[in-house]
Amino acid sequence: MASKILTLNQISVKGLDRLPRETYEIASEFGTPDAIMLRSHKLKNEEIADSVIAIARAGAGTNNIPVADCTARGIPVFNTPGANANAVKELVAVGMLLGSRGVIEGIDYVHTLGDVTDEAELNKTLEAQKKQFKGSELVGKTLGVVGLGAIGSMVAEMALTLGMEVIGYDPALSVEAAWRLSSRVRKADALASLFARSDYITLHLPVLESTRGLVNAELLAAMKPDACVLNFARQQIVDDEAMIAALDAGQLRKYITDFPAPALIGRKDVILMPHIGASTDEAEENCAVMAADQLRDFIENGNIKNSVNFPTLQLEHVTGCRLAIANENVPKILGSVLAILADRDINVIDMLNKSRDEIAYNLIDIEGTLSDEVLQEMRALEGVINVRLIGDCACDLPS
Ligand SMILES: NC(=O)c1ccc[n+]([C@@H]2O[C@H](COP(=O)([O-])OP(=O)(O)OC[C@H]3O[C@@H](n4cnc5c(N)ncnc54)[C@H](O)[C@@H]3O)[C@@H](O)[C@H]2O)c1
Ligand SMILES: O=C(O)CC[C@@H](O)C(=O)O
Repeated sequence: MASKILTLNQISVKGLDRLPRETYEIASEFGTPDAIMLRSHKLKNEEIADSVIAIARAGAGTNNIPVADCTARGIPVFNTPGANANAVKELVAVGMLLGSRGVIEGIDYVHTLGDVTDEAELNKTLEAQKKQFKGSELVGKTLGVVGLGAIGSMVAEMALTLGMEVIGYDPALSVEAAWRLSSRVRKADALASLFARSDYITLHLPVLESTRGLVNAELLAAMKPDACVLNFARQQIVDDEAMIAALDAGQLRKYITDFPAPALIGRKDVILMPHIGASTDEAEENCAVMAADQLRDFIENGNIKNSVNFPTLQLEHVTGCRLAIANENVPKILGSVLAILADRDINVIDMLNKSRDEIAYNLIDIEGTLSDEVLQEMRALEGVINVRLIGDCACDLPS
């Protein structure tokens, strides 16, 4: 039977084409979908049907998904780290240049001269007025990068090639991300010191309970008065009220953000973009392809890569039946599952078990097959959240 994939945003066709139509049905409406693919759609727990076994976010941020509810329901949530990083990096370059030069003001000014028909007069006026739009160069300035993951590390590298000094702050930096980072990026031990030393500050961290309102009045007060803040991460990371007060008080020069709030609209000291950080053909394709590949590998093999709530787990599936079991991360559950198999003389060929915080996930390859009754017995074990039978099995799969 084909797996039903519910799409809640427009997903690039290049990605959807990774899901063969002989085995996947894709639509924007399904009563009982097997999986959901989405981008920025704000997904509510009630919208997730009981039939859903996985959710794939074609993008980095998963704050639009009720991840904790999904974990409790044994639903892995996937994202696509790095797949849109270059698009965001390039827009940060645009943001810094718009913040450093009178580009927007200059363009707006030229459009006010529509009534001037004489070319010589137009040129004279432009030459006389252009001093209003003078800016400064990025070379030699200091960029503070908050969050040095996929995007932050690329932004840091780009800034170095533009001749900027780069300071970074990331208390949760992964080893992999640290390897990617240029040794020329200096480490700030505290956020306040990064804010005090930087001419441009760019945010590339997720919105979490710990990062909500991170950029607050205190940090903004520590800034150089000529500095700019760039927010291509998420609105909630910046306290907008504090930002407006700081702009009013001249504590910074400009706020450049991909996340406009009503109170920011119309101000001359802000540059607002409509959440277009990842809006390039390339990023949309990369994200959709990665999301679809990860989803397919989970549906067909139970493998997990780039999940934000489940452990990474990959086990080569050669042949036969595979059990995929999600359970609470407490002792004895795996033992009880294996005892059920042993009681039926079912041989385990290969298995892998991993845990992450409160969830554990197991792939168990078995010889032969399992009846629906045995599956029900496993599902009834205390702490087992869901059990799925994958592969070449004789029995029908209850969802
Ligand atoms: N504007 C857009 O369209 C757009 C596009 C892509 C991503 N984003 C946003 O950017 C964020 C980052 O994306 P990414 O792909 O670089 O993710 P990533 O996971 O590769 O990197 C995030 C980094 O933030 C760090 N971090 C976590 N808490 C921190 C803290 N308190 N202070 C400093 N650093 C901290 C992590 O250690 C990690 O290295 C996403 O979560 C998303 O919200 C926005
Ligand atoms: O899908 C988008 O357009 C935005 C994605 C972006 O916010 C992300 O977190 O990856």
